[in-house]
Amino acid sequence: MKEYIKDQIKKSYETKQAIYENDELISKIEELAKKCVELYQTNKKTILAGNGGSAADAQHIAAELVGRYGFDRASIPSLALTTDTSNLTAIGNDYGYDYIFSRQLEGMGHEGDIFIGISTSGNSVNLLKAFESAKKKGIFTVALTGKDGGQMAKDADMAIIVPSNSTPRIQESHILIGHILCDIIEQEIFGDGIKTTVDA
Ligand SMILES: O=C(CO)[C@@H](O)[C@H](O)[C@H](O)[C@H](O)COP(=O)(O)O
Ligand SMILES: [Zn+2]
Repeated sequence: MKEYIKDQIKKSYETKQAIYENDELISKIEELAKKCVELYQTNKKTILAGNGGSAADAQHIAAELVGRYGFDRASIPSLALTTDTSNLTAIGNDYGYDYIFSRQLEGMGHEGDIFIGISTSGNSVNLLKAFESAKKKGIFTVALTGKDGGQMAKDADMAIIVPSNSTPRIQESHILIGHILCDIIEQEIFGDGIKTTVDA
Protein backbone atom coordinates (compact mmCIF):
# COMPACT_ATOMS: atom_id res chain seq x y z
CA MET A 1 0.00 0.00 0.00
CA LYS A 2 2.82 2.43 0.87
CA GLU A 3 4.30 1.96 -2.60
CA TYR A 4 0.92 2.70 -4.15
CA ILE A 5 0.58 5.91 -2.12
CA LYS A 6 4.10 6.97 -3.10
CA ASP A 7 3.31 6.27 -6.75
CA GLN A 8 0.24 8.55 -6.59
CA ILE A 9 2.37 11.34 -5.10
CA LYS A 10 5.00 10.79 -7.78
CA LYS A 11 2.39 11.00 -10.54
CA SER A 12 1.13 14.26 -9.05
CA TYR A 13 4.55 15.92 -8.93
CA GLU A 14 5.46 14.58 -12.37
CA THR A 15 2.40 16.38 -13.79
CA LYS A 16 3.51 19.56 -12.04
CA GLN A 17 7.06 19.00 -13.31
CA ALA A 18 5.70 18.82 -16.87
CA ILE A 19 3.98 22.19 -16.36
CA TYR A 20 7.18 23.60 -14.83
CA GLU A 21 9.13 22.64 -17.94
CA ASN A 22 6.52 23.96 -20.41
CA ASP A 23 7.48 27.55 -21.08
CA GLU A 24 4.48 28.20 -23.31
CA LEU A 25 2.12 27.09 -20.54
CA ILE A 26 3.90 29.23 -17.94
CA SER A 27 3.61 32.24 -20.29
CA LYS A 28 -0.15 31.68 -20.56
CA ILE A 29 -0.52 31.62 -16.76
CA GLU A 30 1.48 34.87 -16.65
CA GLU A 31 -0.71 36.42 -19.37
CA LEU A 32 -3.90 35.43 -17.53
CA ALA A 33 -2.60 36.83 -14.23
CA LYS A 34 -1.82 40.16 -15.95
CA LYS A 35 -5.31 40.25 -17.50
CA CYS A 36 -6.88 39.65 -14.07
CA VAL A 37 -4.85 42.53 -12.61
CA GLU A 38 -6.07 44.82 -15.42
CA LEU A 39 -9.64 43.72 -14.65
CA TYR A 40 -9.40 45.12 -11.15
CA GLN A 41 -8.31 48.55 -12.47
CA THR A 42 -11.44 48.67 -14.68
CA ASN A 43 -13.89 47.43 -12.02
CA LYS A 44 -14.54 44.14 -13.80
CA LYS A 45 -14.56 40.66 -12.29
CA THR A 46 -13.39 37.09 -12.68
CA ILE A 47 -16.22 34.54 -12.99
CA LEU A 48 -15.51 30.82 -12.56
CA ALA A 49 -17.44 27.57 -12.98
CA GLY A 50 -16.89 23.83 -13.18
CA ASN A 51 -18.50 20.50 -12.26
CA GLY A 52 -17.70 18.19 -9.33
CA GLY A 53 -14.13 18.69 -8.14
CA SER A 54 -13.84 21.63 -10.54
CA ALA A 55 -16.89 23.27 -8.90
CA ALA A 56 -14.92 23.14 -5.66
CA ASP A 57 -11.91 24.68 -7.44
CA ALA A 58 -14.08 27.48 -8.91
CA GLN A 59 -15.47 28.54 -5.54
CA HIS A 60 -12.11 28.04 -3.80
CA ILE A 61 -10.40 30.46 -6.21
CA ALA A 62 -13.25 33.03 -6.07
CA ALA A 63 -13.09 32.94 -2.26
CA GLU A 64 -9.32 33.58 -2.25
CA LEU A 65 -9.94 36.73 -4.31
CA VAL A 66 -13.02 38.06 -2.52
CA GLY A 67 -11.61 37.21 0.91
CA ARG A 68 -7.84 37.02 1.11
CA TYR A 69 -5.06 34.79 -0.18
CA GLY A 70 -1.86 35.78 1.63
CA PHE A 71 -2.44 39.08 3.43
CA ASP A 72 -5.13 41.61 4.43
CA ARG A 73 -6.25 43.96 1.67
CA ALA A 74 -9.44 45.20 -0.03
CA SER A 75 -11.72 42.61 -1.64
CA ILE A 76 -11.14 41.64 -5.28
CA PRO A 77 -14.42 41.01 -7.16
CA SER A 78 -14.91 37.40 -8.23
CA LEU A 79 -17.92 35.10 -8.61
CA ALA A 80 -18.29 31.31 -8.71
CA LEU A 81 -21.42 30.16 -10.55
CA THR A 82 -21.47 26.92 -8.53
CA THR A 83 -22.64 28.13 -5.13
CA ASP A 84 -26.21 29.43 -5.31
CA THR A 85 -28.40 26.35 -4.86
CA SER A 86 -31.58 28.28 -5.65
CA ASN A 87 -30.16 29.39 -9.00
CA LEU A 88 -28.71 25.95 -9.73
CA THR A 89 -31.90 24.06 -8.90
CA ALA A 90 -34.28 26.54 -10.52
CA ILE A 91 -32.33 26.85 -13.77
CA GLY A 92 -31.57 23.11 -13.79
CA ASN A 93 -35.21 22.26 -13.17
CA ASP A 94 -36.77 24.80 -15.54
CA TYR A 95 -34.25 24.92 -18.41
CA GLY A 96 -31.98 21.89 -17.89
CA TYR A 97 -28.59 21.17 -16.35
CA ASP A 98 -26.82 22.28 -19.54
CA TYR A 99 -27.91 25.88 -18.84
CA ILE A 100 -26.99 26.28 -15.14
CA PHE A 101 -23.90 28.39 -15.91
CA SER A 102 -24.91 30.12 -19.16
CA ARG A 103 -28.10 31.52 -17.64
CA GLN A 104 -26.25 32.95 -14.64
CA LEU A 105 -23.62 34.46 -16.93
CA GLU A 106 -26.35 36.12 -18.99
CA GLY A 107 -27.67 37.73 -15.81
CA MET A 108 -24.49 38.55 -13.93
CA GLY A 109 -21.69 38.76 -16.49
CA HIS A 110 -20.68 42.07 -18.04
CA GLU A 111 -18.62 43.02 -21.05
CA GLY A 112 -14.95 43.04 -20.08
CA ASP A 113 -15.28 40.38 -17.35
CA ILE A 114 -13.22 37.17 -17.57
CA PHE A 115 -14.92 33.75 -17.45
CA ILE A 116 -12.73 30.78 -16.46
CA GLY A 117 -14.32 27.40 -17.22
CA ILE A 118 -12.61 24.58 -15.30
CA SER A 119 -12.96 21.10 -16.79
CA THR A 120 -10.58 18.14 -16.93
CA SER A 121 -12.12 16.83 -20.18
CA GLY A 122 -12.93 20.21 -21.68
CA ASN A 123 -16.23 18.75 -22.86
CA SER A 124 -18.79 19.51 -20.14
CA VAL A 125 -21.81 20.83 -22.04
CA ASN A 126 -22.87 23.36 -19.37
CA LEU A 127 -19.45 25.02 -19.70
CA LEU A 128 -19.59 25.00 -23.51
CA LYS A 129 -23.00 26.74 -23.31
CA ALA A 130 -21.50 29.24 -20.85
CA PHE A 131 -18.70 30.01 -23.32
CA GLU A 132 -21.33 30.73 -26.01
CA SER A 133 -23.15 33.17 -23.69
CA ALA A 134 -19.87 34.77 -22.61
CA LYS A 135 -18.85 35.43 -26.21
CA LYS A 136 -22.20 37.10 -26.96
CA LYS A 137 -21.62 39.45 -24.01
CA GLY A 138 -18.01 40.33 -24.82
CA ILE A 139 -16.62 38.37 -21.87
CA PHE A 140 -13.06 37.00 -22.30
CA THR A 141 -13.13 33.21 -22.01
CA VAL A 142 -10.47 30.95 -20.53
CA ALA A 143 -10.51 27.13 -20.68
CA LEU A 144 -8.61 25.58 -17.76
CA THR A 145 -8.52 21.97 -18.90
CA GLY A 146 -6.45 18.81 -19.33
CA LYS A 147 -6.30 15.80 -21.67
CA ASP A 148 -6.57 17.09 -25.27
CA GLY A 149 -8.29 20.30 -24.12
CA GLY A 150 -11.65 19.11 -25.47
CA GLN A 151 -14.09 21.39 -27.26
CA MET A 152 -13.58 24.09 -24.62
CA ALA A 153 -9.98 24.64 -25.67
CA LYS A 154 -11.17 25.21 -29.23
CA ASP A 155 -13.95 27.61 -28.21
CA ALA A 156 -12.06 29.69 -25.62
CA ASP A 157 -10.07 32.87 -26.18
CA MET A 158 -7.29 31.28 -24.11
CA ALA A 159 -6.66 27.62 -23.22
CA ILE A 160 -4.48 26.44 -20.34
CA ILE A 161 -4.20 22.66 -20.79
CA VAL A 162 -2.57 20.58 -18.05
CA PRO A 163 -0.48 17.88 -19.81
CA SER A 164 -2.09 14.77 -18.26
CA ASN A 165 -4.90 12.32 -19.01
CA SER A 166 -5.71 11.61 -15.36
CA THR A 167 -8.69 13.53 -13.92
CA PRO A 168 -7.36 13.78 -10.31
CA ARG A 169 -3.83 14.71 -11.42
CA ILE A 170 -5.28 17.45 -13.68
CA GLN A 171 -7.43 18.78 -10.83
CA GLU A 172 -4.42 18.92 -8.49
CA SER A 173 -2.61 21.05 -11.05
CA HIS A 174 -5.66 23.26 -11.63
CA ILE A 175 -5.75 24.31 -7.99
CA LEU A 176 -1.98 24.92 -8.06
CA ILE A 177 -2.47 27.22 -11.07
CA GLY A 178 -5.45 28.88 -9.31
CA HIS A 179 -3.32 29.57 -6.23
CA ILE A 180 -0.50 31.01 -8.34
CA LEU A 181 -2.99 33.31 -10.10
CA CYS A 182 -4.47 34.54 -6.80
CA ASP A 183 -0.98 35.09 -5.36
CA ILE A 184 0.19 37.17 -8.33
CA ILE A 185 -3.07 39.16 -8.59
CA GLU A 186 -2.98 40.03 -4.88
CA GLN A 187 0.69 40.99 -4.86
CA GLU A 188 0.47 43.03 -8.06
CA ILE A 189 -2.59 45.01 -6.94
CA PHE A 190 -1.93 45.44 -3.23
CA GLY A 191 1.63 44.33 -2.52
CA ASP A 192 5.05 45.24 -3.80
CA GLY A 193 4.50 43.31 -7.03
CA ILE A 194 6.22 40.11 -8.07
CA LYS A 195 10.00 40.24 -7.67
CA THR A 196 11.99 39.24 -10.72
CA THR A 197 14.23 37.03 -8.61
CA VAL A 198 12.87 34.35 -6.29
CA ASP A 199 13.99 33.95 -2.67
CA ALA A 200 15.74 30.67 -1.91
O1 LIG B 1 -13.49 15.23 -8.75
C1 LIG B 1 -13.87 14.39 -9.53
C2 LIG B 1 -12.96 13.33 -10.00
O2 LIG B 1 -11.66 13.49 -9.42
C3 LIG B 1 -15.28 14.39 -10.08
O3 LIG B 1 -16.16 15.00 -9.15
C4 LIG B 1 -15.33 15.19 -11.41
O4 LIG B 1 -15.04 16.53 -11.16
C5 LIG B 1 -16.72 15.03 -12.07
O5 LIG B 1 -16.86 13.72 -12.53
C6 LIG B 1 -16.96 16.03 -13.22
O6 LIG B 1 -18.28 15.90 -13.68
C7 LIG B 1 -15.98 15.86 -14.39
O7 LIG B 1 -16.23 16.90 -15.33
P1 LIG B 1 -15.10 17.51 -16.29
O8 LIG B 1 -13.85 17.73 -15.47
O9 LIG B 1 -14.90 16.52 -17.39
O10 LIG B 1 -15.70 18.80 -16.78
ZN1 LIG C 1 -11.50 15.00 -7.79
